[in-house]
Amino acid sequence: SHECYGNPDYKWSLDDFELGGRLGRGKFGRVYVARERKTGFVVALKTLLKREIVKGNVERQILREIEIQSHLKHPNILQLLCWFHDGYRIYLVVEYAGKGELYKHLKASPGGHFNEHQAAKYTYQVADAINYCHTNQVIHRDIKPENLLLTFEDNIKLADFGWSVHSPSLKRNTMCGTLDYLPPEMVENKVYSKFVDHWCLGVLCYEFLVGNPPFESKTSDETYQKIKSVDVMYPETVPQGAQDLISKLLIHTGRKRLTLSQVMQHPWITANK
Ligand SMILES: CC(C)NC(=O)[C@H]1CCC[C@H]1Nc1nc(Nc2ccc(C(=O)N(C)C3CCN(C)CC3)cc2)ncc1C(F)(F)F
Repeated sequence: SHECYGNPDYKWSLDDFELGGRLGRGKFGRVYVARERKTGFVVALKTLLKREIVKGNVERQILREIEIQSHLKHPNILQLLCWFHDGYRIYLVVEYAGKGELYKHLKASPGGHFNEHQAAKYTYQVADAINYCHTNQVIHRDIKPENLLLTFEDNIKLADFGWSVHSPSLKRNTMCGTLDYLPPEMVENKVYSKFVDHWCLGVLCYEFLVGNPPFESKTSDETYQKIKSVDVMYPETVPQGAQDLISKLLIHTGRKRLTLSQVMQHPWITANK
């Protein structure tokens, strides 16, 4: 829908925005900060080159991302405000996250990992966002630090629904990027469900506290092996309470993993968020 700020019929275009600096590169094009001329509202403008989309044969994926993200409204999910296109590009008008990419903050933190309060707060907010997605029959499937942004107020925004699908799903995709977050059921190419996101939340919480994911290895075969045998080692920087939470998410059988409400109510989370 082209709906922006509630007026479904208005035809948005680039002329409605004053373009600012580049925020970086998205998957299919550049991302700019921009200001809507009438309201002065600051947004992020994701530009997608049509040529690249056609070449990558990802039209359906882009339209699914637009469809999914335009219907999700949650404080920890980056909201798609509206979209429009011209001859060359599709433009997505998205919320601007003032502090940018979470993984950069993770790498820049002392020791390369977050403190207990940050780790618990961010884990809680991601669990809340995933829980909302699942309630709306959406599996995100690509929860990792690179897909999280931080607002000026230090709150999480879950972004990039390019890999999300309606559950349950057997979608076989050549997964690009890291294998570190793949759950066993995806490594073994089995039918999987929303519980894949529970697994990823465990991997994410571990990486928040340690600075790298639990199954990271020199070769992808080694990573696969560690994932399939759930071979996790907890350094002493991982407090006991967090170990308890993570070990109840990194469980081979999906339905045995903690529910998202149990994560949000876990003693370590409530004591530290
Ligand atoms: C989750 C997804 C996979 N990731 C992305 O989409 C990435 C791809 C490109 C940027 C980001 N996308 C977004 N980024 C922001 N905010 C933002 C980003 C970067 C900085 C920052 O550190 N600089 C500008 C620095 C400032 C200093 N200079 C030197 C370097 C950049 C500050 C704020 N809001 C919304 C978006 C969104 F998502 F809507 F597009």
